[in-house]
Amino acid sequence: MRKVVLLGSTGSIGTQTLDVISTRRDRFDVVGLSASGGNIELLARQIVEFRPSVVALARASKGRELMDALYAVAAERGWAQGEYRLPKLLLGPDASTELAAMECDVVLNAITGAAGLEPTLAALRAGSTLALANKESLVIGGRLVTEAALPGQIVAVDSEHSAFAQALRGGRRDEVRRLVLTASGGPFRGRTRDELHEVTPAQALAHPTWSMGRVVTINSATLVNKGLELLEAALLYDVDLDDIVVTVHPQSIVHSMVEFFDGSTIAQASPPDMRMPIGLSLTWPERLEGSAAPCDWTTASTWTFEPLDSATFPAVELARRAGKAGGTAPAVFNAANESCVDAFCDGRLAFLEITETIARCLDEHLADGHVPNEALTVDAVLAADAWGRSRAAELAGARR
Ligand SMILES: NC(=O)C1=CN([C@@H]2O[C@H](COP(=O)(O)OP(=O)(O)OC[C@H]3O[C@@H](n4cnc5c(N)ncnc54)[C@H](OP(=O)(O)O)[C@@H]3O)[C@@H](O)[C@H]2O)C=CC1
Ligand SMILES: CC(=O)[C@@H](O)[C@H](O)COP(=O)(O)O
Ligand SMILES: [Mn+2]
Repeated sequence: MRKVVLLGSTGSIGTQTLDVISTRRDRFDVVGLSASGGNIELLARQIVEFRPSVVALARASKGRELMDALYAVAAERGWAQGEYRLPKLLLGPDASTELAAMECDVVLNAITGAAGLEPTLAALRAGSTLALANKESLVIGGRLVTEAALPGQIVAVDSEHSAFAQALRGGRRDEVRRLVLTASGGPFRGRTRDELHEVTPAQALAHPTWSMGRVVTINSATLVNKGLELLEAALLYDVDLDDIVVTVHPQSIVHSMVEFFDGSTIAQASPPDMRMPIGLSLTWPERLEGSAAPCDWTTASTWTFEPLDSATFPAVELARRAGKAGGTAPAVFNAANESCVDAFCDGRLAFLEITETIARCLDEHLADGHVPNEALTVDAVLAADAWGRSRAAELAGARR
């Protein structure tokens, strides 16, 4: 039995993780769940179903509502008081960090955004395996995260990085020439900049191949997701940023590839279903039988690959620049983006202004306030995050 703590249980990755676990209850014991408080009823149902001993809720004001929802679900099932044990409840912004430090085998971090940093560090310090969906924590924490991890302690959940891990498994790292990171290209693939001025949040949220949470879906449309994934790959697999290339693969079946120095390339392929990498992350290095369906080789299909149009979608090159600067630059890249995604979804910023605003924040930060890798601390990352967020919001406000 693997004891699992799941952070961000009510989101896209969180619910799919519980789907995987529910088919193999003999293999997993969910000992902790966390959420922000945006979907109390779902969280209550998850608690009743999986019986964690501890639950963390970021918005303390939602604690009472959660207890009421728990009693309601229990009553719906006809349970009398005493027939079930309530979990210990941790409340407040640090609740997920406290939960991540709990004794368990694996912490799956599926929180969205920079809020995942301290839980990531807490899980690593506690010695648990960290199944990492929350790429932002690795990207902004940089060496603070990699140095806190023992070899193999971080297992990728992100589909591309799971693909790299699978292609690199048992391989000789000195034979690797480069990593080939696949991108779907998002809903606006093939458009010119002129055709992107007026696009709406609803259009940006219509991802062609994946159903995901709001932020990562907008990030796929801007290609910021691929920028974050470039930095994630460099940190996870210790590969130089210049040895990672992006190719656009609209079918999202080849999840990424490793090219070796003899001209061979190993690709990992499966239909776009996160339950496969999620299952693998929970049992790594073993595979979890039946996590998801394989490709159907009995029907005709076509896989295509094309170069990324970096002039229209500059986010990957912006991320590469932030990664090369290191230190607090990736934190500003990410924070400015998170702020711009909110502004875009609220109608305060146009689509193309997202990457323009990130670029301006990055330029200003590199000119003044940048903390290099050698001097990086968690406080410096959090300060850069706060600055990036407020500066981007200010710039978004000035544009309207
Ligand atoms: N969705 C996908 O297919 C993929 C996602 N990822 C990555 O996984 C992460 C999660 O993405 P996704 O599941 O799509 O996101 P969602 O927005 O669907 O879910 C986010 C989850 O995090 C919770 N949450 C948000 N803030 C906090 C906080 N401060 N403390 C505790 N919980 C919090 C939310 O709770 P509440 O519901 O209460 O608001 C929710 O449970 C992201 O980093 C994303 O980039 C990577 C690859 C694929
Ligand atoms: C499923 C997953 O891993 C997402 O991060 C995915 O990568 C999004 O797709 P694109 O960013 O390639 O559009
Ligand atoms: Mn991905």
